[in-house]
Amino acid sequence: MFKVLVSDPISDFGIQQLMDAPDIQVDKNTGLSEDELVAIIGQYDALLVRSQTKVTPRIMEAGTKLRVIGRAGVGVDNIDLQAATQRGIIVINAPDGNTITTCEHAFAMMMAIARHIPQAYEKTIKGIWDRKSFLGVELRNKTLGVLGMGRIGSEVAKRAKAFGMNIIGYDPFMTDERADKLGIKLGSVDDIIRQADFITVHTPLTPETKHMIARPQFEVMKPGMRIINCARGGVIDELALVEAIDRGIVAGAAFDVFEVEPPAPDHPFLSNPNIIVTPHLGASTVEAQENVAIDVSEQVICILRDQPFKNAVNMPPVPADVLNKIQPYFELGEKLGIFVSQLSKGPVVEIIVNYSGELAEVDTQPLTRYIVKGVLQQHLGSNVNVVNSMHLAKVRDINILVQKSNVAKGFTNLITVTLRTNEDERLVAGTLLNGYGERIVQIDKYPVDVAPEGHLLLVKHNDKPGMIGSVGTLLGNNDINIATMQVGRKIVGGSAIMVLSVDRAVPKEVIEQLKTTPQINKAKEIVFQ
Ligand SMILES: NC(=O)c1ccc[n+]([C@@H]2O[C@H](COP(=O)([O-])OP(=O)(O)OC[C@H]3O[C@@H](n4cnc5c(N)ncnc54)[C@H](O)[C@@H]3O)[C@@H](O)[C@H]2O)c1
Ligand SMILES: O=C(O)CC[C@@H](O)C(=O)O
Repeated sequence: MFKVLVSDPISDFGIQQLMDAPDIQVDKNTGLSEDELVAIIGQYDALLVRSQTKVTPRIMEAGTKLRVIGRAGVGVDNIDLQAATQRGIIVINAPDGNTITTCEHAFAMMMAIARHIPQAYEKTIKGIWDRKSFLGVELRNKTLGVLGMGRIGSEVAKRAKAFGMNIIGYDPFMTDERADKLGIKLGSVDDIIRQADFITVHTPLTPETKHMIARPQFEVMKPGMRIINCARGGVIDELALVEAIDRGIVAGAAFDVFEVEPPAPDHPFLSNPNIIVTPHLGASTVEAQENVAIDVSEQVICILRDQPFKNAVNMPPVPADVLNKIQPYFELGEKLGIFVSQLSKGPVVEIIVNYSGELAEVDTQPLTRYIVKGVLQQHLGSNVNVVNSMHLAKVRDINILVQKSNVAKGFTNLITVTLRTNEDERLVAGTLLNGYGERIVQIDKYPVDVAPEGHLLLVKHNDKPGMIGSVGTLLGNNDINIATMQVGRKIVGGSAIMVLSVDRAVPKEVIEQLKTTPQINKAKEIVFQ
């Protein structure tokens, strides 16, 4: 039974499928301190959070069973990603579920500052009928600058068009083609700063975006402009903004997010009549909370059950068309790694992976992670997974060399893994054969054809008559049933290899007996668990 801890308030409807899963127990325990989490996290396989729980390295260290942290939302700045990657914990998020909701919140904030709605409401309910103080502006014909044209920024731009605004967008990944499609102008940050009547930011908080709007930018803004931040606190320098409002440069600001959340009671925003604030409510709608909770629940179930999943934040994203092509090879890749590492002796120096055939034409990085995982698994056991395999190889100074070639030597695709240790160099190649599944087709220089499963026995011998009989008799005498047998050789009478798949583990003494049999040079068991 897997155990999942939900440590922030997350939609019950959204996590229903987790709660209904027969192999999963869900515990809801919100508002815990770091110490309290450290004390209980050891029993959990998965942790589900929103933005309140800070998932620190200490919590992950105590979470010895933790395989996945699910963030019901987009931003993962409350999760220490580096620590998660080092520990092989998969971090997933739900990037799409709250896009519209947050865009609508940003838009509501923009309209609220254009028409002073919160300030007017406050006076009206106090019985003050003040129609003079709240002269607003129209959105129509105003220039809206959108910094960050990702999911939310693009949706804001679409809505702003419907309001008759002129939009200038900036995003390092924005192409002219996409801008044309959205009917907006592409501009630089500087164009936006100088020309916009309204600016809304929709970037993550990164070293590059931190204080991307600060004193120098406010200096050159259009007097009377308005600014909105429903992305992340810190993208706009808060103190510089207050100063710009005091100097009459900025007429109004709307903030849903703060550099420190919640802001201190004496935070200057909270007493400034031209700044309206909400307590990080961008994603807080029934629909968004259900969407993100459904998304992360589905993925957590997949991860716990070892099924393919999407949206891992600490692994590079793989486009669906690429994934369709390489996913069938994940298990084979891992098995090749397992196989070649059992063949080898000594500390690994280099893993050379060669993809040939159609695989040479796609991004094979995720597949390489499986191969490296297979290689390292022999020594690192369950400490290695596809999230941390490359990292663990790197910290061990293992070089990973990937080569590609269009020619697959008679196969549609061929993966060849060569392991260089400081004692030897061994090679295993495999493919997926239509109707036959995974096959190992080469071991070192010998062509073979064997399925990588269960227990394989490799016997290196001289190509002489009677060898198959003597190996078969020895195994039979020890009650070891042979399921299949393959012999590979390069030249008649030279050295050859016998690969037997057997129904049970081969005891050490039997391996020793094989090794001392005349004409046999080596014997080795390879196990796929
Ligand atoms: N207030 C909330 O409750 C709430 C809810 C959801 C998302 N968010 C936040 O909103 C932001 C946007 O979310 P999203 O889903 O649209 O993310 P996204 O990843 O789809 O878009 C972010 C965009 O910012 C761009 N970007 C990065 N650096 C930039 C730079 N220096 N200048 C301009 N653009 C830059 C990226 O290229 C990307 O296109 C994130 O910070 C997210 O955490 C807040
Ligand atoms: O969980 C929340 O409400 C915050 C959501 C938002 O900031 C996000 O990044 O998805």
